[in-house]
Amino acid sequence: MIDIEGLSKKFGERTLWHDVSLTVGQGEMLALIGPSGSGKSTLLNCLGLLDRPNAGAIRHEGRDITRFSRREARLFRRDVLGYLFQGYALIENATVEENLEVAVKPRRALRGKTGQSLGQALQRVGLAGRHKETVHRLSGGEQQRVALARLIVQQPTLVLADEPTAALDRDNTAMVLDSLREMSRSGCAVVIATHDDTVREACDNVFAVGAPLASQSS
Ligand SMILES: Nc1ncnc2c1ncn2[C@@H]1O[C@H](COP(=O)(O)OP(=O)(O)OP(=O)(O)O)[C@@H](O)[C@H]1O
Repeated sequence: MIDIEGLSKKFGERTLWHDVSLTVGQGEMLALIGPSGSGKSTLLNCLGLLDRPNAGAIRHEGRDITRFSRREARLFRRDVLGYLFQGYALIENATVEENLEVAVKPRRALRGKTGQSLGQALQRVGLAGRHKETVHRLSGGEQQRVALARLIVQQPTLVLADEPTAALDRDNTAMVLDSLREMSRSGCAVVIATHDDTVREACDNVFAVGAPLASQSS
């Protein structure tokens, strides 16, 4: 699904990581681990086309996404990617339902079947019947559940998650991991930058960012 080949990233004179090669398969959950500042988020940002590597390729279905035109990048973000962040990245003064609708609208393939799937997604994350509530009134754990429901309705095939459980209790962490696993079972590749041992243990593979390749386990 995603083949990273010889990827390197520098900020100024500082090399963050060098010659990173790894594969994330369809249905695989991969944990990116490493000390603070080792470049986990930067690697996710390169995968999500929010940053560019200095060398190397990131192949998706055989095409190097780092060389995408602006239009190709927009379509890749719209049709392939889904994000989950520690800070939820929701529209706080909109309702739960509005947050989900905004996410679904640009995805042409999903139009027309939003009504049912929004309700199903909210039920899946334990927020059935909460669609008219304003996001900023929800707890942090509930907001992350809305972000999860948003992912579920978007139906991405590659999920990039940056510390998605950092601010969550055990139950909400379990909800996040269960939902991501369900998405991976339906064929989605999931890459998670994390310091959380529970998340690492729930993943199929672990890649230590900034460390020698020997530390990649499978
Ligand atoms: N745009 C940028 N310009 C210069 N330096 C940057 C930029 N973005 C990130 N960095 C630096 O790159 C390093 C890696 O940052 P990154 O956020 O990727 O690390 P991380 O492993 O995700 O850290 P943490 O676990 O603390 O979230 C940091 O030292 C950061 O300051």
